[in-house]
Amino acid sequence: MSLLSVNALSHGYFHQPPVLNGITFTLQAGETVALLGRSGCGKSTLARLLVGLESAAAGQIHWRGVAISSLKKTGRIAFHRDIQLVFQDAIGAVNPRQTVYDIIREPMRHLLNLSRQQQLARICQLLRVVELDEDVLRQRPPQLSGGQLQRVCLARALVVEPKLLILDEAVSNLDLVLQAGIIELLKRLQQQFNTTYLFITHDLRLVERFCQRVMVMENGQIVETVNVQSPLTFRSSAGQQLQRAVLPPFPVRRHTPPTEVLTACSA
Ligand SMILES: Nc1ncnc2c1ncn2[C@@H]1O[C@H](COP(=O)(O)OP(=O)(O)OP(=O)(O)O)[C@@H](O)[C@H]1O
Ligand code: NI
Repeated sequence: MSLLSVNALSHGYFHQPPVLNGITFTLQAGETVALLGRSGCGKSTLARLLVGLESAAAGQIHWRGVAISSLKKTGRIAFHRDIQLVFQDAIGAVNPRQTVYDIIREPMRHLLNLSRQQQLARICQLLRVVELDEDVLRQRPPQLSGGQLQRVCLARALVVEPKLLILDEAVSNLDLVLQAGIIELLKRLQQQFNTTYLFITHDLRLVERFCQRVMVMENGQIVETVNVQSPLTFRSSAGQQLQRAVLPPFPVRRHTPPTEVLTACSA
């Protein structure tokens, strides 16, 4: 049985044309799958539907074979613990008046039965992992840099040990050293807990490094799913367009002065 199965999901906003139009895919436990698509194609909307923040206009989402629309109280708590989303917009995803301690602790309070001491131990362990100092626990979001806040959100999502973690552009704001560190951490967690990742990104370099499968979205549908190999090859025009847009590496320049300089020197 698939961990997550999405069937003919459609959704729109007000009187606009549908943003999602018959999305169908499955995720298996322990997979890392990338979701690619042009800006505005509906990736974040899909992410919000998957975690149950919005209800789809049509279609079904099954979590371990059970329709999420049919979950009762305890099933719903387990579902919210098991699927976590790191939002694209970190500032909009936190309460600016809460301390970092309260922000990271919040999901544990609702979803896990741990003592305060156990909660603090988990929080401190995760702070080390995302390379944040314990001093940040007393600070509030406006006092943090964008990258620090993104790591707070990552810690908040990981603190309940989710089975599926949806990362919506969740590392794009981090410097490359931190990015690499977080990717290594996510891979370690995957080995230990068989965690599944849905990785929403525009960064094909990270996709090659981190993901096993890629889904390409266009016009509200998944138009192509490919296994990651080097180099990534797409059949769909949407996939090829994204790939063509990747800048080639800088050419290595030899430091030969222009001919006119050489001529001037030898004169
Ligand atoms: N709350 C909302 N109300 C109205 N329209 C919305 C809302 N959220 C998203 N949209 C619209 O839905 C479409 C898809 O937006 P979405 O944020 O899902 O795209 P995306 O693929 O995540 O884009 P990006 O790569 O830029 O993050 C856009 O046209 C957007 O304007
Ligand atoms: Ni988005």
